[in-house]
Amino acid sequence: MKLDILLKGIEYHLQQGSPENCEITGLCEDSRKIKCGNLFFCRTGTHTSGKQYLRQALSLGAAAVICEKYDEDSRRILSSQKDICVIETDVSAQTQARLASNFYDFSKEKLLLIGVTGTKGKTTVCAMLQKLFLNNHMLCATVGTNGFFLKDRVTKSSHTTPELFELYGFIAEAVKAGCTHFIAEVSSLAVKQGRIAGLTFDLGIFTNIYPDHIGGNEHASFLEYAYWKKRFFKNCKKVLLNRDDPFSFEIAADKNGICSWYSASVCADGYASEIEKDVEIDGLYQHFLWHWQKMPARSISLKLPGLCNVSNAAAALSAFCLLTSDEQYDSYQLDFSTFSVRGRFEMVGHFQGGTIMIDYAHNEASLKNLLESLRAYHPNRILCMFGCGGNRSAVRRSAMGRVSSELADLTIITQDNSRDEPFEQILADILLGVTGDYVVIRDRKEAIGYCMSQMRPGDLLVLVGKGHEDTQEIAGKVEAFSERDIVESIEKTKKGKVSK
Ligand SMILES: CC(=O)N[C@H]1[C@@H](OP(=O)(O)OP(=O)(O)OC[C@H]2O[C@@H](n3ccc(=O)[nH]c3=O)[C@H](O)[C@@H]2O)O[C@H](CO)[C@@H](O)[C@@H]1O[C@H](C)C(=O)N[C@@H](C)C(=O)N[C@H](CCC(=O)O)C(=O)O
Ligand SMILES: Nc1ncnc2c1ncn2[C@@H]1O[C@H](COP(=O)(O)OP(=O)(O)OP(=O)(O)O)[C@@H](O)[C@H]1O
Ligand SMILES: N[C@H](CCC[C@H](N)C(=O)O)C(=O)O
Repeated sequence: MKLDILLKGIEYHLQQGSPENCEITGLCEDSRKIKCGNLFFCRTGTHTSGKQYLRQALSLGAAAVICEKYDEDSRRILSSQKDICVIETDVSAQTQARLASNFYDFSKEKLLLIGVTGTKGKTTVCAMLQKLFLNNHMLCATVGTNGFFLKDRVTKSSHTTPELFELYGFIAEAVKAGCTHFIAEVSSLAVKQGRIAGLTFDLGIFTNIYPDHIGGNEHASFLEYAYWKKRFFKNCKKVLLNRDDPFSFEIAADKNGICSWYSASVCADGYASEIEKDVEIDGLYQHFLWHWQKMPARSISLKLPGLCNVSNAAAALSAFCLLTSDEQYDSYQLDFSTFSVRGRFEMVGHFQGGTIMIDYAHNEASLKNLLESLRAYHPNRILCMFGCGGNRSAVRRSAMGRVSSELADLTIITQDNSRDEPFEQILADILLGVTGDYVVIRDRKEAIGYCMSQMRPGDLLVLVGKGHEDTQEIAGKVEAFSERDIVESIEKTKKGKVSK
């Protein structure tokens, strides 16, 4: 697309170049990711400004630059390259959204856009809802913490909610592939930073809210966190709320009550009743009766433990029912008996008569839910291995230490992604909450080996905090790290020893 067309609806000063002759191949706000012919959008953030990286953007082939205040330093770098277009304008999220909607024009397409927000359950609800659409022959893509899922392809995304250009790009790809539905995880930080600017969601789903993402470079307070969660629903035509979380009523008050409700415990538009637990060799199951408005009740099997996952299923089922036809309700396949999400309550093996699970709990609420859900199946012992991320809310740490002490039989503390913080600091914060028996093994791989060696028949070992992640970041270095592979290789070594 030519730059002058791309700039439609934006007020700007042309500093150099001719937009009508400048072909733009893509939009990018990160100098490290520029491809030949891209427009480089120089945003100023909390750490740095895109303008610091003009040389890198040019060396990678940027064809045009958008910035605010075209200063002397920028002029020195750009004026020697006369073929590069330089546009001076307001570099707000609104300008970014305008550029993205001009570039990826999907406004007239019949795509239903669904957003899921809440402290916990976003990834699980998105995956469940996508499964419902796909099982009923409606092509649907999702984007969130585990990546962008379209047909058989998974692409990594920068964040839970990607940067604005990346998000618009994913939606455009989904439209091109013929999707009728697109589901996005929407984090409070994404709303605050304007990553969803310019998008109207046909349905917004709320899961729950707990204190999280407070401190570090995230939110200043719980009030601020809650404000941005609620703010998301202003961009939604319809709203689906969790009857079991009181914060839903605050959202409803703002929406003048035009909302639908789901629950895992009480009567609502969509709700679960008669929940029963069931242990099979291949997993922990729950069966429940599903009620949707005046429709006849349906039996649902769910291959996940915990009331929180019944709540996640109720959210996904309600969203599906809201967006599809009542006439066809009886013929829809509503089934989660073969459902799993990578790194969420995921069973990854059996060892010495016990079971190993990987989960992504990384705050108090999710760890509590996880351990209580597992306790309900009466394992012999629960061994809980976890660490906490660096450069993230420190409040999480002692709280996770406390919860693990209260609900597990043995706590093994190790490293998560320490990022730029020393492990000793993170450990000291965790230990403030620890009251029961614990072991500290700094190296996560070694810690997994230790945990497995301690397993007895009927034990449940949970490796907590890294879920689907396949890398570990320590002191600026990101290295490949797969808990699944480590577990598998220890299992193989043990089998080898036994057969010798
Ligand atoms: C607090 C936060 O979310 N910060 C994000 C934000 O940072 P920022 O606005 O301060 O930007 P900055 O780092 O100063 O950079 C300014 C500009 O310079 C550009 N730049 C920067 C460096 C460079 O070499 N070249 C370059 O062009 C950047 O792309 C950016 O456009 O914009 C940056 C660029 O997009 C993000 O990398 C950064 O995410 C940081 C790394 C992060 O950790 N974010 C987490 C906390 C996050 O977003 N989490 C949420 C919540 C998840 C959940 O609910 O669990 C998520 O949605 O993932
Ligand atoms: N509804 C829920 N309520 C509380 N905890 C939950 C719920 N659903 C999942 N969990 C726990 O939280 C972890 C993360 O779940 P999930 O990835 O679905 O949530 P999320 O909102 O996407 O999380 P994040 O924002 O951290 O990526 C799970 O591994 C599980 O331990
Ligand atoms: N979305 C969460 C993921 C945390 C996962 C944990 N493994 C860590 O690195 O802290 C965050 O960015 O806070």
